[in-house]
Amino acid sequence: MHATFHDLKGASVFITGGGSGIGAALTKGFLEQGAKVAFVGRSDYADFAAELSAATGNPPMFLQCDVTDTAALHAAMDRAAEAHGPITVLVNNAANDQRMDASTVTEQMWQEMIDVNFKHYFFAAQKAAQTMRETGGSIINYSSISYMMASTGMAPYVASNAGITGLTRALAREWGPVGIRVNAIAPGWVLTQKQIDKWASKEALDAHLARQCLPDTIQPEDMVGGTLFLASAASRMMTGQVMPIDAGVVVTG
Ligand SMILES: NC(=O)c1ccc[n+]([C@@H]2O[C@H](COP(=O)([O-])OP(=O)(O)OC[C@H]3O[C@@H](n4cnc5c(N)ncnc54)[C@H](O)[C@@H]3O)[C@@H](O)[C@H]2O)c1
Ligand SMILES: O=C(O)[C@H](O)[C@@H](O)[C@H](O)[C@H](O)CO
Repeated sequence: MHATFHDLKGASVFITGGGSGIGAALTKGFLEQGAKVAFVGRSDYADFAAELSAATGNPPMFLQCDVTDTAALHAAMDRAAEAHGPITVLVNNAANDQRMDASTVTEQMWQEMIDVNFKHYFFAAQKAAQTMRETGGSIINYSSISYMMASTGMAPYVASNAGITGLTRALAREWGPVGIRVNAIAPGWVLTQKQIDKWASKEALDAHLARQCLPDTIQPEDMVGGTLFLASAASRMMTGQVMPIDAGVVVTG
């Protein structure tokens, strides 16, 4: 059960990649606060939206959209704002941590990885800021501890995660004067179904858990409290920060 942040009731929240993994936990978490939530995903998450509506009594708005198509992303944000009012909380979460040997990365692969892991963070923020500069707002960018750990086998993804933190600081400074806060969350290894299915072998997981201060695995729901905190006025004077939620990974260990 999460804490209640009273100012999130009725807030217009937009989440990218809110239909699965961490994003799905975030969508549910904001709905449970009574927020008006719109989320985008590339696949069809209409059934998930209907499930959440039944579970929380607070229907989310699902908009199918590829976030690498900036015009489509902006159109989805317009539709969300028409239905829910100007977006005051933006969670940039959609990403793809596809594995690849750095020596095999072509220019096309590089561009696709930067597009899905980085480009849309900026253009969603830029769009949201158009109205947040009137209403105030909070932008939360999902990065990763991957760049702190120097993770291998996903160089363009890791570079994007580092870039997201630079972008977070740049926008926090540029837009602080107009009342927009911008922070990042850097999760550790979060055991979404996709991670379990694709990457979390026993050996890899044991090695990772040995580096955590807290020996438990991290669940998608463990990302919700920190995200709600950054969205709400509870973090009113916090901006430009990167908040790890990683069970205390010893980065140089
Ligand atoms: N799971 C982890 O261990 C972990 C660790 C560190 C950081 N993160 C970060 O957390 C965030 C969420 O990760 P996750 O593990 O839940 O990922 P996930 O792959 O399970 O979910 C990502 C979501 O983004 C959506 N998405 C992907 N490409 C899209 C596109 N082009 N257009 C629209 N939607 C698209 C997918 O449909 C999916 O719903 C990401 O920013 C990721 O970098 C995750
Ligand atoms: O975003 C990331 O960093 C990756 O998606 C995860 O797989 C883990 O953090 C890493 O692999 C743990 O070793």
